[in-house]
Amino acid sequence: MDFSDLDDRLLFAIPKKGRLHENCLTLLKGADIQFHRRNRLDIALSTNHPVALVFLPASDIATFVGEGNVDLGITGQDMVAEAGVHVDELTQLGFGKCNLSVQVPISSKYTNAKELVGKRIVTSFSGIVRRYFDSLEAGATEEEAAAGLIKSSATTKKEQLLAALPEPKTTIHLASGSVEAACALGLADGIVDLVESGETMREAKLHQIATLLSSQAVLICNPKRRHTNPLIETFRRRIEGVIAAQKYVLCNYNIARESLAAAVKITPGKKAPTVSPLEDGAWVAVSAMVQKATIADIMDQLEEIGASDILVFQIHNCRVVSA
Ligand SMILES: Nc1ncnc2c1ncn2[C@@H]1O[C@H](COP(=O)(O)OP(=O)(O)OP(=O)(O)O)[C@@H](O)[C@H]1O
Ligand SMILES: O=P(O)(O)OC[C@H]1O[C@H](OP(=O)(O)OP(=O)(O)O)[C@H](O)[C@@H]1O
Repeated sequence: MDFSDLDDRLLFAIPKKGRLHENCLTLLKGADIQFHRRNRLDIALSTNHPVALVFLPASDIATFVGEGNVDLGITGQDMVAEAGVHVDELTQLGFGKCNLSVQVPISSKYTNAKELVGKRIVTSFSGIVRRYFDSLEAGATEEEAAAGLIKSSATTKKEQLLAALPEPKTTIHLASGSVEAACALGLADGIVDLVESGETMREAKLHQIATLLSSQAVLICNPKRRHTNPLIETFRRRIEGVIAAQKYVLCNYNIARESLAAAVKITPGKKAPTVSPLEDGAWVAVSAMVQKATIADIMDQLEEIGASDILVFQIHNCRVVSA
């Protein structure tokens, strides 16, 4: 493959595997960013845009975007905070939702994060955890320490090094995986790890005693590149359209004109529902976007006020003002 024209292309970083990978491929497809990825190659040229997709570990993407090695990327907010770089968050993608939390064995005597100051912590997020415990050691409450993580995610590497100069009391060990085993192995008094369903935590006989941050996948770009390439804005809008389409369905039904006001309250649509007259002047047809998660309940309510011929359609793609 010839990568000689890479300089002219927008570089878009995608997690090469793991939790975010499949969802990212779905977004690329929905945004019509076509590409052919050759076996084992981590760079794929788009066949319909001046774009090169760069497949990277999710953990490297924030740094690559922040330092300008690539223009655009998708990764978790946790990874952005951990990298400690400044990036522009263009849109939240609604998947990869999880919390980064302090966990201890159920049988442990520790009941809050402050009690772990001076103890041993194992984590894959040593940057975030160092900042969090530095704040606790400096007398911050757990809430203040967690709030500081977001603000300080934009600090430079130099500032982080300077901040780390005083001898920290809490020992933080970096582990790249199987963090949940650290307490049982006698390596840690507590861990800081991601929690979604809580299954991993429960299996390891751990429980949460504090939450450092909530995270989801985000589309990020390098702040200096944001307005230099119009494709960044085009992709942001396309991706938001795909996400909205996944979140909503289109609900069509007929309702007696006298019940229209009640029906509009149930299905107000994004801006307003489309109301069309029917041959029978006493009735109207209504079409409105409805959140997929609420559709069964909405259909029940519509039936109760006398709506008929209630049809629900999947939306493949859309452009709507975000909620
Ligand atoms: N259980 C989970 N539920 C939801 N989202 C998660 C979960 N675990 C991780 N994530 C999100 O997915 C991101 C990538 O996690 P994953 O476990 O795929 O990465 P990884 O294995 O560390 O990545 P890589 O091996 O590519 O460095 C995390 O930073 C987080 O934002
Ligand atoms: O609350 P849960 O739904 O159980 O999810 C949490 C687990 O998911 C992640 O690990 P993952 O399964 O991605 O494997 P990894 O440890 O190899 O990254 C994370 O590190 C937790 O261990």
